[in-house]
Amino acid sequence: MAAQRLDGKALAATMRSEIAARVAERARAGKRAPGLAAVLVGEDPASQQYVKNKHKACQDAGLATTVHRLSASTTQAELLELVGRLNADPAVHGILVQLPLPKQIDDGAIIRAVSPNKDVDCFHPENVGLLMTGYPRFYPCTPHGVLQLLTRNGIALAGKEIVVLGRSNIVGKPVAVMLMQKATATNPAAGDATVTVAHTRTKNLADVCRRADVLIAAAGVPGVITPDMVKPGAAVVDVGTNNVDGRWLGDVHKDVESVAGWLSPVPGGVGPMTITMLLYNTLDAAKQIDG
Ligand SMILES: NC(=O)C1=CN([C@@H]2O[C@H](COP(=O)(O)OP(=O)(O)OC[C@H]3O[C@@H](n4cnc5c(N)ncnc54)[C@H](OP(=O)(O)O)[C@@H]3O)[C@@H](O)[C@H]2O)C=CC1
Ligand SMILES: Nc1nc(=O)c2c([nH]1)NC[C@@H]1CN(c3ccc(C(=O)N[C@@H](CCC(=O)O)C(=O)O)cc3)C=[N+]21
Repeated sequence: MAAQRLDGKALAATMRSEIAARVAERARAGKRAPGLAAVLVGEDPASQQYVKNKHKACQDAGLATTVHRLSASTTQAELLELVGRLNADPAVHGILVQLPLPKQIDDGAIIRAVSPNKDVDCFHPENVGLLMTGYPRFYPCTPHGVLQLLTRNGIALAGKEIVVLGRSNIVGKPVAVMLMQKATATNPAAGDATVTVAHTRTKNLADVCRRADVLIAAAGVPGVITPDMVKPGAAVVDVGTNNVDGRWLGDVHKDVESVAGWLSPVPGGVGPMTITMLLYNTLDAAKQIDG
């Protein structure tokens, strides 16, 4: 039996129209449109594509969006100066500096320079700390997209065995934190699950993955999750977005389709959900800043 599809494209469309309605309501109340400033340094084609997708999604939902394109030779001081201007600009509620940055720039210094109140990626250490302690100011976009994709498809997480493959600051670590946390009124996107995090030093990776009722693949290696690593009937979320010769390939091998109970496609799975959660955070930032 083929796995049921975790259709991120369809869910993203539904949630974006909910966001657009709330943005329109704010406009009717005379409030400024939520503003997102995206900063793209250099010419990496995948980054350009993501930023283009985000820009279009913002426009479609009625957000005010600007893209700041800087050359690959931009200095750290120049980028810090731009971030400072965006921090001070009342039309900007959310700031996203697309990663990775060129090697002359220290990612950490830029992430720490973004005002925590405008940090719609939820990468600033203050916001990571708030998330970690159960009092989130923002939820990080890709992890939040993964949780929404599961729960809005009726997949309950509490008490489940969940394995996360990958431990990066952008995906693996924060998604694992959200999945394990206690759900409360002030921290609703929390899984109450039993979570294992696997990585390149994990022993018996296939055995570990096969324990999972829900498997989250965020390794960045095309096809690394093979059918022998999946418990029959498990929900498998493919975060991998690997550009191979101009095509998008996930971390999940296509044959997993016949073992999994649920599977998210690439493209059309987590990618569109990530962008949707960015819009959600930008609206949220506008509410937090402007009321
Ligand atoms: N759809 C979306 O919105 C997004 C998609 N992505 C995609 O998700 C993927 C992961 O991204 P990101 O977290 O930034 O990647 P990183 O390269 O920062 O992290 C990858 C993680 O996976 C682990 N890993 C790599 N190979 C293996 C392996 N063979 N076996 C076990 N573990 C392995 C690494 O382990 P170790 O720590 O030991 O090196 C590391 O922890 C990429 O394909 C990326 O494009 C990322 C962000 C958003
Ligand atoms: N500061 C920062 N914030 C990020 O959120 C961030 C980042 N840096 N760096 C890179 C990763 C990657 N990422 C994706 C966004 C959209 C798709 C996406 O739209 N994917 C489409 C495929 C692409 C397409 O069809 O154009 C899909 O899966 O359907 C994928 C990946 C955000 N990231």
